[in-house]
Amino acid sequence: MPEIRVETDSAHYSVHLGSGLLQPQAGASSLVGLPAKASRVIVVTSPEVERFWGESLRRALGNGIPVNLLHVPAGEQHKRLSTVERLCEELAALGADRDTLLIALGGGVIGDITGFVAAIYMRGIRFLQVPTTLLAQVDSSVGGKTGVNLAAGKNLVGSFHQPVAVIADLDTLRTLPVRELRAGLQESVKSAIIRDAALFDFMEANLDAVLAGDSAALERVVESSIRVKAAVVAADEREGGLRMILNFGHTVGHAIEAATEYKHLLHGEAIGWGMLAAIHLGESRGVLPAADANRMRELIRRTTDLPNFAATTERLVALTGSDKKKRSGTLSFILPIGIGQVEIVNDVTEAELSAAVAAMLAEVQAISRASGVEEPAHAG
Ligand SMILES: NC(=O)c1ccc[n+]([C@@H]2O[C@H](COP(=O)([O-])OP(=O)(O)OC[C@H]3O[C@@H](n4cnc5c(N)ncnc54)[C@H](O)[C@@H]3O)[C@@H](O)[C@H]2O)c1
Ligand SMILES: O=C(O)C(=O)C[C@@H](O)[C@H](O)[C@H](O)COP(=O)(O)O
Ligand SMILES: [Zn+2]
Repeated sequence: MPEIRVETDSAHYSVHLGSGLLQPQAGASSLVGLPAKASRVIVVTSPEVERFWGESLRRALGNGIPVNLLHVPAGEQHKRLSTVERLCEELAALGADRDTLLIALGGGVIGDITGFVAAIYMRGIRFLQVPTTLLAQVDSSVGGKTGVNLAAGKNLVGSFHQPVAVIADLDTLRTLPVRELRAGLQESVKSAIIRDAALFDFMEANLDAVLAGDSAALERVVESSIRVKAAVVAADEREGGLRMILNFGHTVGHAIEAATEYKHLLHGEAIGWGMLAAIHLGESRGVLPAADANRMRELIRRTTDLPNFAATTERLVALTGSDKKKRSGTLSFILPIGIGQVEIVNDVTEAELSAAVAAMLAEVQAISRASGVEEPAHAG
């Protein structure tokens, strides 16, 4: 079973990856990765994840520790401050104290919300990540970014707060809808493009096996993606520089999510579109060879049938203005320059960004026409 160490300035912890991690071990009363001094556990999850995996987690936790469960309904629209306030009130009502351990059982939405609650409740308590989506296993459960959205944009309120451990059980992916699996894989495509050419080659050659749920192929992709994330976060926990590369595809991707009110596209799908825009920008600047750009496009398109949406270039460009990577009026942008390599630039002009977004929107429209849809499914 791979154990990947994450060593940041503020914390050191392990990501336990494998199958059967949520199965109760014979004679054992605790979960791998569970800190010894947890007097009480409160699990935050969604009703559907609880239905599939709640009982497994309870049994793996054993009888020795009191366990309570708090619910957050599924969906990005619940990743907001009102949910955080409600959860904090519920923790207080349950008498949670500084020795209480929160467990995030679910996808990135549950992980981001629970991590933020853990960061602020009583000025900070411990939390454990048990990611049950591919996206959460390859990306969001590692690295300590926690937070919620504002109407003005994605993840605009949050905190860096590292988990005590991550338990990524590949078995949980068996109940995940295929659309979610494909969308989550876009974050692995991102990891491959930014820093791991061998992972890119592997995904190109083995994508069908990965999508079919082949466990060896899936484990290879998940492990490599986690290693990319762990290495970047170890070098730059609070995003002073290098960590920005994990945002490849996100500047435009986040704008798409905001323009479609977080409802129509999954995060990974929006990032797929955002990566296509960034690839266009890299190519039109002459820093990304056409052959590499074409391989990247092909892998992104094979990974997910990216859903169409309606938004104008002007609206998307305006929405990138509220991105956190904009400082003193300058927007940092992650440009691909080859398979496994990106550069951070801060001189992208509005005209260049508009051209890249317009090129991407032309593709959105082409997909709409090809699928016989007169109007894209959402007007944002
Ligand atoms: N903190 C970070 O570093 C980071 C990184 C990437 C993404 N994110 C955030 O993660 C979120 C997206 O996460 P996501 O893609 O996991 O989506 P999600 O959390 O919304 O989960 C997707 C859906 O799958 C369901 N689900 C979860 N596990 C399941 C399982 N095993 N079986 C059946 N259904 C299951 C959920 O209930 C939900 O309906 C976004 O908010 C994004 O901003 C954060
Ligand atoms: O961990 C990071 O750093 C990332 O950028 C990972 C992204 O996949 C993730 O979507 C993250 O939440 C985006 O961060 P943000 O700071 O742009 O909100
Ligand atoms: Zn992301």
